[in-house]
Amino acid sequence: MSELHALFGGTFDPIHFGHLRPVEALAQQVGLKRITLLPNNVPPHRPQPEANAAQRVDMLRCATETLPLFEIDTRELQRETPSWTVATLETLRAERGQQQPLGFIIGQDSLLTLAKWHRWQDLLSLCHLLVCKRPGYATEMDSPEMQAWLDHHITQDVQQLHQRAAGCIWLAETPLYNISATEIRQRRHQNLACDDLLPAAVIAYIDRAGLYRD
Ligand SMILES: Nc1ncnc2c1ncn2[C@@H]1O[C@H](COP(=O)(O)OP(=O)(O)OP(=O)(O)O)[C@@H](O)[C@H]1O
Ligand SMILES: O=C(O)c1ccc[n+]([C@@H]2O[C@H](COP(=O)([O-])O)[C@@H](O)[C@H]2O)c1
Repeated sequence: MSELHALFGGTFDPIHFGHLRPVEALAQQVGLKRITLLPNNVPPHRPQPEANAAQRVDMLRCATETLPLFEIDTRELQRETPSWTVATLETLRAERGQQQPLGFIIGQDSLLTLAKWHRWQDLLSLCHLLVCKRPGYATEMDSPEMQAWLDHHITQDVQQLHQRAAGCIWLAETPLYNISATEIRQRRHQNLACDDLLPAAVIAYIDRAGLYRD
């Protein structure tokens, strides 16, 4: 059996410590050797990003150039259509085969909205869901049906993530970071410092590119 490969999709407008630190802790817990960052092109269900796709990728590079855990996959940027996760996972499955364990990393806020995702019921046939804690969001699903679905798929056995190709949900014990890209964009627009919120190399890039300014 090949080793579990994890993907972390996001708008990353910009990437910040609320993305990096929890998934680094998740990698330790679950035994991930590699995390593939998947920047989206046309994010579903949200306002479009302020930084363009090339700038968001540049910021991912700045954030991860000294972190061998991470690599970047730009496949969603090659498509003009909304970046449906299920479609991306289907392309990865076709490349990697049916036996490869795949994990898709999300934060708790994304888990809560999962029932609105395109073909969400197909997701667990393609991957495991690896969920990071996020402060300020409910820990219970908002309907009994979704809670039952979650309870049915949760595993407490980390080996299942490595032995099965897909189908499990892992609620990771990750540190809480009360950081959002929205807050960072707003602070930048108000000329407020963001030093503890994202890597210095990303802040330097934002300064050079003149991003998040009025
Ligand atoms: N502080 C955080 N803690 C845990 N998970 C997070 C955190 N911030 C983002 N995530 C997760 O990372 C993924 C990508 O998030 P995204 O790029 O939309 O960042 P964001 O900070 O939520 O952005 P925005 O404020 O623009 O909506 C999502 O699955 C989200 O749940
Ligand atoms: O496929 C969907 O319908 C879908 C709906 C919302 C979010 N996603 C994906 O979830 C990831 C986190 O999304 P976001 O909007 O929080 O950056 C990112 O990879 C999105 O493409 C996917």
